[in-house]
Amino acid sequence: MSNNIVLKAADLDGYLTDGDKENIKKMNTLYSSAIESYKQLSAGKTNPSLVKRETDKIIDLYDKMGTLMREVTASEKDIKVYSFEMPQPSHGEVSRLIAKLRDKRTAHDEFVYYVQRAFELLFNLAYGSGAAVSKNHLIVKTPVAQPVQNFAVHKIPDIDDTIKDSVMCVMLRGALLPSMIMSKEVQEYSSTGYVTPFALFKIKRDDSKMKENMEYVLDLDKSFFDLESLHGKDLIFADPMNATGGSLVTIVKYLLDQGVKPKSIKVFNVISALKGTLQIVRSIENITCYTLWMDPVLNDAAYILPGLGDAGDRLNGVDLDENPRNIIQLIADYGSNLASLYRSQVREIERTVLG
Ligand SMILES: O=P(O)(O)OC[C@H]1O[C@H](OP(=O)(O)OP(=O)(O)O)[C@H](O)[C@@H]1O
Ligand SMILES: O=c1cc[nH]c(=O)[nH]1
Repeated sequence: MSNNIVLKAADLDGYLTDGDKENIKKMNTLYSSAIESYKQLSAGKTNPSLVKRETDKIIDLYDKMGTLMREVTASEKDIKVYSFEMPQPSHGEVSRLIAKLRDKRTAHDEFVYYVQRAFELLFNLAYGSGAAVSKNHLIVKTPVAQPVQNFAVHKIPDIDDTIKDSVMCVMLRGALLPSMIMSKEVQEYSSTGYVTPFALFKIKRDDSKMKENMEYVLDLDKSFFDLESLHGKDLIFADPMNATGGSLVTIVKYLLDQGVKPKSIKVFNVISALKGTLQIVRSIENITCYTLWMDPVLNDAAYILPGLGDAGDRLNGVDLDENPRNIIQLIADYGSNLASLYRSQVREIERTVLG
């Protein structure tokens, strides 16, 4: 007998305010105009004046959508969008990084490289500069031993108290590598080298469904977690994409129904759709969503537009439905370089899975 928890799209209805719905509608209208220009661009790519005209239109529409997203999120204290929070000089770096991830020519190795950078930036957004007044000193022994052994001093924000109760909650499988990256950031900033415990949740959107009737299936038989270890903790979710918010809400609602009372919940996404972000903060209390980039809309299949496609597939490759890899096989397929980079995290995950 299956041991699945299922959330349906309709269960998410009712959380959004009338204002949210109005803003989502405005965004859909703007994006529909962009789609008209995409069609023209694809059809007339050999006509320079058409290309210039439609490109100008798209640039203008993206400016308008960006302004609307900034306005919508400005009054939402639980939504942190990198470019809306951080100073202007850092925006170009993030914009270029997202452009690389979106590009269909960016293959697996480069995709992994940019995802690693994305989560370092997200970590910094939540815990880094300005967040901590006091500093820890790193005293580093360098390889230079002439004329004597050299040591260097580096000051980093002292975030020991903020991270000491963190638990990584992994939404398998797209979020596996991002969660290892985030846990390693915690470890590197911790003055005691704290390695987060892991809680692993096998969650899947039903790809045969559309946005309106989407189902989010949490397979408890393929999940590994200890409810007790989540009580009073700072739960961290790090997933490349948040589209409708349904996968995240399914897990968090399940945990809350089981009586788990987290101290806080932080969600980190590389790209989050406006609607999905609003669905999360409207349906869960005490949660903060950090996203490197916000995308305007979803298509009928609940994919983010313009998006970057299926992040799980781009990170992990495609699994056959009838023969999906288990978590140990997924980690093995990252290869020895990544496995050794995230050695402590792999050890912790194996302990969680194998007992
Ligand atoms: O906000 P939502 O609408 O719930 O969508 C977001 C989820 O979709 C992706 O996972 P997917 O279901 O594609 O599975 P995967 O992790 O195996 O790629 C992604 O990694 C998120 O977990
Ligand atoms: O656009 C999307 C939506 C969900 N999951 C993804 O990987 N991409």
